Amino acid sequence: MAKTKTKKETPMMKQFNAIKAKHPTAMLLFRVGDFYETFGDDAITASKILDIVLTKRSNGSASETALAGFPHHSLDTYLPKLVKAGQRVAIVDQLEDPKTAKGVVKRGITELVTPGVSMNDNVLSVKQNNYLAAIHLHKKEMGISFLDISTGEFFVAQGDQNYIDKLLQGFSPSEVLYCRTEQEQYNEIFGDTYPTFRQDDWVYTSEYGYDKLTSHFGTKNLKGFGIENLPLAIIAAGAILNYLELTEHHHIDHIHQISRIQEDKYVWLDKFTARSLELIFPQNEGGVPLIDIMDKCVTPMGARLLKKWTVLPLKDQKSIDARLNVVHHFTEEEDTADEILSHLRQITDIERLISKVAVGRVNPREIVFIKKALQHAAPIKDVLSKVDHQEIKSIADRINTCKVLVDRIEKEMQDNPPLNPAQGNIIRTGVNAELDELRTISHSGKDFLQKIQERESERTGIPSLKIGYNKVFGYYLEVRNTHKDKVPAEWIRKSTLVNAERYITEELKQYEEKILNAEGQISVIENKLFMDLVHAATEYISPIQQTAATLAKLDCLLSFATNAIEYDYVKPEITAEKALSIKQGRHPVIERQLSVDDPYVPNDVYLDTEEQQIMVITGPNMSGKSALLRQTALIVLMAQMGSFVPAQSATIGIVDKVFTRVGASDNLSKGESTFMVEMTETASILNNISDRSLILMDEIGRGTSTYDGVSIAWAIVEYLHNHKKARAKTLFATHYHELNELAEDFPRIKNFNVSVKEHQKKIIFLRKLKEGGSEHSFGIHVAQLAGMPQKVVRRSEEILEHLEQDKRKEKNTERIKEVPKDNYQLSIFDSVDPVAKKLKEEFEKVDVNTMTPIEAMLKLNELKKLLS
Ligand SMILES: Nc1ncnc2c1ncn2[C@@H]1O[C@H](COP(=O)(O)OP(=O)(O)OP(=O)(O)O)[C@@H](O)[C@H]1O
Repeated sequence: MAKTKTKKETPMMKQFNAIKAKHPTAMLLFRVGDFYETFGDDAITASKILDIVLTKRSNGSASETALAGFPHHSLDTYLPKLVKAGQRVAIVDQLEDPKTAKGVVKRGITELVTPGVSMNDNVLSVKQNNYLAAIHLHKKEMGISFLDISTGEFFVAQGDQNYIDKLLQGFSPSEVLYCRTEQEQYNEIFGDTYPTFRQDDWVYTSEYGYDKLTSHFGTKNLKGFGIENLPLAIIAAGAILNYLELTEHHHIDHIHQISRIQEDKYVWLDKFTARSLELIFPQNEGGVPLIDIMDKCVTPMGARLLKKWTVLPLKDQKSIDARLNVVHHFTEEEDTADEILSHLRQITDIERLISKVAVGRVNPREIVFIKKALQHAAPIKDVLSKVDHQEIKSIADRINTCKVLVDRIEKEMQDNPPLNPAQGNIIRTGVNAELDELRTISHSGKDFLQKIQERESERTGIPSLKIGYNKVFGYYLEVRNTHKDKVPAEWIRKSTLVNAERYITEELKQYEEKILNAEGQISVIENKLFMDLVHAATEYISPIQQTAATLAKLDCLLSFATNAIEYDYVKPEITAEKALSIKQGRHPVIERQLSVDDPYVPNDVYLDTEEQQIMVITGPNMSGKSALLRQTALIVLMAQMGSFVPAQSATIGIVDKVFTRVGASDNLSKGESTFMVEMTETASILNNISDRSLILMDEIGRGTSTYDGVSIAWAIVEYLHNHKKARAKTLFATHYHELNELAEDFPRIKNFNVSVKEHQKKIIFLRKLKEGGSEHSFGIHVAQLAGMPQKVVRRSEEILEHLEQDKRKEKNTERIKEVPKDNYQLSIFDSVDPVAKKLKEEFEKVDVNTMTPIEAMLKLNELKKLLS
């Protein structure tokens, strides 16, 4: 906090400083009267973020402090801005009525809002979960936990750095917690990607985590959640619960389960793959990710679930088929789908609303939304339960319409209550006799005032007599100056305005008291009835959460069906075989961007482990190689999510891992060159493949010299083909047509090219995949297309001609083929050379998976020194 010129602290500043000392990293929004004030450094930051005036306040004889504030009713506008700017904000409220307080008003933190822990609609994004993550770093294994307090979802996982990194990318948390003593390690691995908060090390112990979890869930152990044997994950989850306490989130009954993210249940997508396939986020500004095409969900919880399905496609054939069969049913029964959708569209975010009930932050209008949502869930359940389809029936069974609660809300709550319970008129007439009676008094009182006004106006002959009300002296009669002389003597003058005067009378005072009393009591009773209702709703947290989850799933499946119909997708056949056959496949995103007159050109792709394991695809720039690679992976992933796919037909032998090395993802800001990134990613692929993996490699080696590039690309293809245990299906797009010669020696490597036609020195992209290799790369044609000056184009043609002649003389590929085949890696180490032996020992110690690129470079340097 900015140093203040402290002479003597006022009691209020003393109170402020005491709270600030407990939460030094949080910005305090300090309630003073009708304002939230910030002081010192907080004020400087707040004024910048919120664009509000920064002043200096001299507190009488006390210190001079920087000050910035805003009216309390603007909290909902300003708070999200602060949180989105990465601030942790502590709301310090007045805990007693200032009128009755003795001395300084008691104040305390009522909520600490941080990027990862927020219930505020303006902070949250409707279609996105807002996860808080906690990581426990522990040598090679790590524990991780994710919580979305706005929905109650709580997950844990445990695994190596790769896995944790991948989960972080998939969940993209708004805030990450870790242990204070692990700061260096954390920074080294994860850098500054996420806003973070460090907690004390005593939080990060298994005993603490275990106790925290068992006491929160009220269970003896954690076996029921299937996480008993995940000590690191338990520590991470305990750290999350600790943080909730720290941020004053004590009502968290909606978090009633925790589940393990089962790594083996989902397709493994390394973090490069999720990124380069643009599943959720585009790689470049203006790009369109897959989710934007797939998401036709009509509810917020559906949209959120679809994101999870997209990053976690399934591996289990039965589960995938279950989803596909429901989608199939809805594509056949469009009327049923439409009827369900018409109700689903009316259903608001009950997943988040019921969480608000749990934390005691639900408003009257939101309670009515819950009712309306459940009322629309009822006909959905009816329609679904009549369908003769096992999976659909079971969806119906899981929808709980919570009729008793719905009836009670319907009976007690007004249809359109205000957001703020203090505004009144939330409870219907007929619910509470006392309330009804008080309302009659209040209303008749108002009628009575009206009558007084009419009567007095007639009696005094003041035509413009008005009855008004203000807080200072209550009800009054207002007389314009022109009629001042007609005012009766018994009226008591209270104030004088420019054009009028205000009076009170004995009679007015009496009625005022009666009305105000009644209104005060009405408010108390309405509030109590509303709180009773909220309390009753807390009994329904679990069934409503289940209903929300089921409706979310239904929404996703309907979204798949809508796309299937609208975009002409087909049902893929999922098999236990290892072959992948896509007939006339299309790229789901690119095809949406093309016009009907110039549609996407579909292509066939076939891969298996026996005949055609590796397709080497050559073709000029811009011909569509990358698109073909990506569409193949996207079709596989969409199928395993349970969606229909853009193809004429698709038979998909379950894929367990998808690896991609597509396009250059420069990471120069982190000091990694394109080539280094490329090699790190490729190394991770080569070390993790299995028989069911799908690998996409696009122009591996282009980041280095041609010789290096061709050699590395060649070696990688050989390696993939000759791998003893895993014949991973591979699409290998390359500019190096030298690689076409691999097919001659390796039986499962086949050459393809994306065809183009040359016409009057220009190329026409046909985008058709054909068997066989290609001769040219047409790079110069593309340069010409891009508007390169003619001089440059002609000169490059000349140089090319020259080089090609040289190349024919040298025949590089002949030379590569002279290198002994197979086990080329071992051949270095098989030598008896002592340096090679030492190198071998060193290499065996290296675990490429856990190395950062920088570490890899340092290691390389070390090894290089060894050689010299
Ligand atoms: N099958 C297709 N039908 C229609 N348009 C396509 C098709 N495939 C690709 N395209 C279009 O061509 C553009 C270039 O495709 P892509 O990036 O796949 O080419 P490439 O061969 O990988 O090029 P480079 O080698 O320069 O990376 C795409 O952005 C897309 O708009």
